[in-house]
Amino acid sequence: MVQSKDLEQSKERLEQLKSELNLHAYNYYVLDKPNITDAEYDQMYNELENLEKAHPEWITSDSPTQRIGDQLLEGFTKVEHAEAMYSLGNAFNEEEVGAFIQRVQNQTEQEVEFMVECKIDGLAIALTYENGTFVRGATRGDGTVGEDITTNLRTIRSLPLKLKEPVSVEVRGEAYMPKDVFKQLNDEREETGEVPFANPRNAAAGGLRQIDPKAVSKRRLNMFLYSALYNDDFDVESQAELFEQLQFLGFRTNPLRKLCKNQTEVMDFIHQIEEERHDLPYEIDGIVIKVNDVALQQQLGYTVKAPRWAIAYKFKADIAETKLNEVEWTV
Ligand SMILES: NC(=O)c1cc2c(=O)c3cc(F)ccc3oc2nc1N
Repeated sequence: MVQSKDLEQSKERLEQLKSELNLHAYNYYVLDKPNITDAEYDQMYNELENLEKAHPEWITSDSPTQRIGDQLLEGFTKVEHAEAMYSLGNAFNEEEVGAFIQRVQNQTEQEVEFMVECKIDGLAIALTYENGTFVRGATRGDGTVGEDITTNLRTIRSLPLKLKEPVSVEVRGEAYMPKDVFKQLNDEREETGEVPFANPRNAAAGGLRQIDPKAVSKRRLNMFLYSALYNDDFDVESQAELFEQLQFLGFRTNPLRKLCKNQTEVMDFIHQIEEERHDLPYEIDGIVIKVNDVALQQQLGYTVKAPRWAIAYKFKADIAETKLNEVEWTV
């Protein structure tokens, strides 16, 4: 069918608006470096909405107008994870961190480097992309089977609906509620007499289990990605390179991380984060220490419950706070 000139121009304008708006959303939500004003963004967004209203057959799932679905979920379908989503073993003091490092170092002649990351206190999620398009998002569930929360995850503005490369990959990370959002929503709930959220983690977990994506969107959740299932389309040699690849594809990663050569550097970084964590815009419940080299990760493998190549150092103060809360609670 011969398309008239102006129809062709409308289609081109629609495609141009989609890619420009997605780029601006990436700059704003992933890099936290907006380069246009909200007014300019809204103006372009409205133009796109009008074009899509006039030509609904041109609407694609990666359009910025498709983030908040209007169907209510009837329930959550189950998703069997391609690879198990393990939990981390815990270390509660420096000696246990040392024992972990020693165990790993005993497995290889090579000098082992460790990637040390903040342990975001949120909800583990798995995101699947096919040829660069976001197709499914799931919770960890019991580690083997999770829940399909695709429509809810689409409302997280830093989640790329389309990657910068047409890669097929599953990535994993943590969805969380920023501290300022938690405070704001709880202030609102106090005013309307609703029960306030106990903590950002519960608010995020409850947020992602809503049946109405509009309600999910109001929780203004965010996420950091920190893991991926390796395949022919996506393969890296280290955790450090993984972060570079994730960033290259358009994912949001936590820059507060450090590649450490030994236990001293690991503990120094842990103490630094332990000091400054109350000033961070998100809650963390510890630090994750990972073998940086992927081949060594695979050599070390997993126990029934947890990876042998990573461990979570839990902050002491949290335990004390928990004890304190318990005492307060009983009294
Ligand atoms: N909450 C987190 O910020 C966080 C959590 C995990 C994991 O749960 C985790 C679980 C594994 F089996 C392996 C690596 C992991 O790495 C992780 N890295 C992180 N930064």
